[in-house]
Amino acid sequence: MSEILRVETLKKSYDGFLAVNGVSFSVAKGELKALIGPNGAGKSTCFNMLMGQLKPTEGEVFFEGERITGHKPRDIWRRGVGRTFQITGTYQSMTVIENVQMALMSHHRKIFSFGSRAWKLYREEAFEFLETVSMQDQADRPCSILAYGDLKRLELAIALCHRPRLLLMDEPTAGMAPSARVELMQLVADIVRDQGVSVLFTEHDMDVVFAHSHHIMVLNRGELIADGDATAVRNNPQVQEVYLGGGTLFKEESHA
Ligand SMILES: Nc1ncnc2c1ncn2[C@@H]1O[C@H](COP(=O)(O)OP(=O)(O)OP(=O)(O)O)[C@@H](O)[C@H]1O
Repeated sequence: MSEILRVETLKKSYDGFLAVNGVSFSVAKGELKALIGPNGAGKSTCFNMLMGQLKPTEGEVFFEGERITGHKPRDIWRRGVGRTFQITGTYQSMTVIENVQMALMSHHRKIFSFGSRAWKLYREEAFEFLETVSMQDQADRPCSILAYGDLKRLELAIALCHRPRLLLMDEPTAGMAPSARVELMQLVADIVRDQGVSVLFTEHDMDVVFAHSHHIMVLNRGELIADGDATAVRNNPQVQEVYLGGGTLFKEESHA
């Protein structure tokens, strides 16, 4: 698998405090990769540098071989890097399909107008995106009455409208019930497999991480202490020390 993202010795200092300290890694095409670590490890800082919200103090970021270090978020997004956030950003007063149509209008660079004709635009295409996340039956429901897990699936459909080749997901399952979390990540794993999209995600739920990731990176105090498959990471003494004070291993999980 060739790489889609490469990060070289990335650093971020907040007034002299190194929140991210010389992190290097790559994400392959079609890979589902997790970035985990305890609170304050530097995961969000790292993500924000990849998406252009934060300028690195040092280091470089390359997407599809091109340097994107310090580029504006909109430029990085236009190149094909999508993002989902911890808090969903759907328009509550609109229906499910209208939210997807809005994203498609933005993707096709159409000026949005609230006229009745606007809602005929991209309806069929929007429906296909809803099918991808199994929400076609909820197309005409207002977002305000959706269950939280459905909002997360809708947010995923919206992110896919821009046809990202790399999707960054910051704690995609935050706030969800444990069973719904594994379900959502199964959906993401299916999309990775079927569409060849690459996904890098941060997550606190280890069941989700170990069930679905191809590779897992562990960040601790701004430094990458592991980058490998589930078995290698589970058996890494430094990782065990960070998570469990050197105690028992993570629960065994089968790979998706
Ligand atoms: N704007 C800021 N100014 C100063 N320090 C910051 C700033 N943002 C983050 N930090 C510090 O940098 C470190 C890394 O924070 P970051 O939010 O990246 O960690 P995280 O791994 O995403 O944590 P969590 O899992 O709790 O979201 C923390 O010690 C945090 O307090």
